[in-house]
Amino acid sequence: MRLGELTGKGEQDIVTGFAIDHRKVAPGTVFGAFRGTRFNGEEFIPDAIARGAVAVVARPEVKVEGAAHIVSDHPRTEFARIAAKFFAPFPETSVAVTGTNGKTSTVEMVRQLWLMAGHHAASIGTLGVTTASEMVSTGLTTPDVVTFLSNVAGLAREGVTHLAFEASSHGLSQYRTEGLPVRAAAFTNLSRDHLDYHKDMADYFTAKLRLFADVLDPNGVAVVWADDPHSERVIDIARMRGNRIITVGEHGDTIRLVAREPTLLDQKLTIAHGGVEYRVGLPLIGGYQAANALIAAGLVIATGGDPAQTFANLARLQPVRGRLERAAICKSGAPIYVDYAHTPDAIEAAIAALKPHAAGRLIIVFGAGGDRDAGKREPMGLAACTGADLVIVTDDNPREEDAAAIRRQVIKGCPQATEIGDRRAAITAAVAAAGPEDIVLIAGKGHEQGQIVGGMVLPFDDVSVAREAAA
Ligand SMILES: CC(=O)N[C@H]1[C@@H](OP(=O)(O)OP(=O)(O)OC[C@H]2O[C@@H](n3ccc(=O)[nH]c3=O)[C@H](O)[C@@H]2O)O[C@H](CO)[C@@H](O)[C@@H]1O[C@H](C)C(=O)N[C@@H](C)C(=O)N[C@H](CCC(=O)O)C(=O)O
Ligand SMILES: Nc1ncnc2c1ncn2[C@@H]1O[C@H](COP(=O)(O)OP(=O)(O)OP(=O)(O)O)[C@@H](O)[C@H]1O
Ligand SMILES: N[C@H](CCC[C@H](N)C(=O)O)C(=O)O
Ligand SMILES: [Mg+2]
Repeated sequence: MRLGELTGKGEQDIVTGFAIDHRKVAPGTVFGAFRGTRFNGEEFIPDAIARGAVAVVARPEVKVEGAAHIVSDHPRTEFARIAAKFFAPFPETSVAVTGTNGKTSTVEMVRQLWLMAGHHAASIGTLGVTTASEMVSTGLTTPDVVTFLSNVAGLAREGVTHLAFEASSHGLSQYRTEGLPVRAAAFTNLSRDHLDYHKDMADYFTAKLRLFADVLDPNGVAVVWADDPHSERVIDIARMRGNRIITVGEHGDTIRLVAREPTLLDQKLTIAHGGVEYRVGLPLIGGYQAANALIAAGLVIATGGDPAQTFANLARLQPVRGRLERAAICKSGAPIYVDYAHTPDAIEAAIAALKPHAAGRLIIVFGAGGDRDAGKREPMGLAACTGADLVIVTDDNPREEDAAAIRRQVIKGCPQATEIGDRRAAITAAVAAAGPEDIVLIAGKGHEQGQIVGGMVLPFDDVSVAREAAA
């Protein structure tokens, strides 16, 4: 492709690819020079050109010599716009999910529902790029814009027609998912997380709202979980832009959760939609999983899915890896669940999901991540203390921080917690303590396969360790 086809200015240089990291520039690359949190990408422009960049997308005041300067006051948006032209075509139906918790679960459920309806579907998010045949990790929930657009185009080439992706707040604030038409966007909820990166809750929420204010197609559909106090803002934005709105939840107008009856291994949902009442057996436990399943159904219906078929298919949803995953049964008979709860709200939701199933005590093992929002640690401790009967505080990816100091901050919210830094020992202690009527919840790592300590990733899988401890 010629540069002029992308810029409309007639340059004849051949474009071979796009990069936002100068180390990935090869001859023919268009380089995006962005100012970030750690580096100023503009400083790498001469290096990028020396490596063969044919054009640089950068602010007008920046000096670009020896390559075309694609000028923009918002280089990230302009870069995404041009890159999308280069990488297109994309799957004809793409939907996005944002919210503090529930993104991974929802996109995975959308993918499954589409598959059941006979579509060639994929999802992109924390679990990686997932298709019917494989799951490939990208390392981030929302990959950088070049990885994202090239992956999405690659999926289209493989025949994927339907894509559901997670839009994290980092991804939205860094314009990682621009450039492709988003037919429907969902909002799951908002609660505390990532205040190391966002300056406050308002700033965090604003980043998420970008999905509705800027990214969603002008004639796309907003699917909103109505039982969250923040939903009104999302609805206002969608209303202002003239988007069709599907509200979901007990307070939902479009898809109303009329009743939810937990049974031992699943739950029965009564759903009202379009004047019809549906009764569905959802093979997953917990109010939060019912919420995600209904939002997923909302996205499928928003993009043309048949409502009766979609609600009926909820009965065939497979569990999402590491989300209330039943890992093992203790010798005493107590089940052990692994869940990815790593925010105060998620800990509360995971405990609420399991509480009705425990005749005895709920035992929780969890920790908080290093180099992440420190202010959520004490509230995580408090949420565990409030909901669980026995709390064991352990390590969860201390990264470059002092693990003991992180544990102390968590324990501030739960002074009666038992502290066992070594995660394997903590899980073993929880399993040993569990009586026949109890439930063990191991929270925070879900599907993760490693414990990040310093710069090292030590192999660690909560599910395997739970199985060893129970054996
Ligand atoms: C805080 C954060 O999100 N940082 C990400 C982001 O950084 P940034 O835009 O601030 O960039 P920067 O590192 O300051 O660099 C500025 C620019 O210079 C470029 N550069 C930099 C160095 C160099 O030698 N050459 C060069 O060209 C960079 O590519 C970048 O374009 O852009 C980088 C390039 O795409 C990402 O690798 C990096 O993710 C880091 C590794 C990260 O840990 N991010 C996590 C926190 C994250 O994004 N998490 C979210 C949410 C998780 C969830 O709750 O689900 C996610 O979507 O995964
Ligand atoms: N709708 C929900 N409401 C409250 N809590 C939820 C909801 N969905 C999921 N959770 C909690 O959050 C955890 C993470 O869920 P999931 O991975 O789907 O969220 P996510 O938004 O993708 O998270 P991340 O920010 O890490 O990508 C779950 O294991 C559960 O504890
Ligand atoms: N996407 C989240 C995952 C956190 C998972 C938890 N295990 C931790 O390391 O804190 C983050 O990067 O903040
Ligand atoms: Mg996720």
